[in-house]
Amino acid sequence: MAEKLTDRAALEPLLANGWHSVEGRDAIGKRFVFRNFVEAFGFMTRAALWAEKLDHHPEWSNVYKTVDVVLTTHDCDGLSELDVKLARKMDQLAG
Ligand SMILES: C[C@H](O)[C@H](O)[C@H]1CNC2=NC(N)=NC(=O)C2=N1
Repeated sequence: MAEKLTDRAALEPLLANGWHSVEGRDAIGKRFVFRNFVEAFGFMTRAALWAEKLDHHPEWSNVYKTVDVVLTTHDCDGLSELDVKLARKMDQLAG
């Protein structure tokens, strides 16, 4: 069971790199914009495999070349270390 993130400073590098706090929720979000649909879907495919590996899954949607991601941990009803991990991984995958 994931525990709520106590070290909020861990969010700072993410917030400086395009992630934002989601209003009204203990969650972070980011909009990823790619060159085309194939790149957007390729990102989602690679991120989905990491989500399975981490057993931690994003809330996300895709319209053409845009992927909107929200990360939070349902098990602890807020942000956990897993959200930080998945956010970092997504930034890596998006290049
Ligand atoms: C049983 C399983 O480990 C849990 O339901 C996992 C799966 N993926 C998850 N993903 C997210 N975002 N939050 C969770 O609390 C969560 N829990």
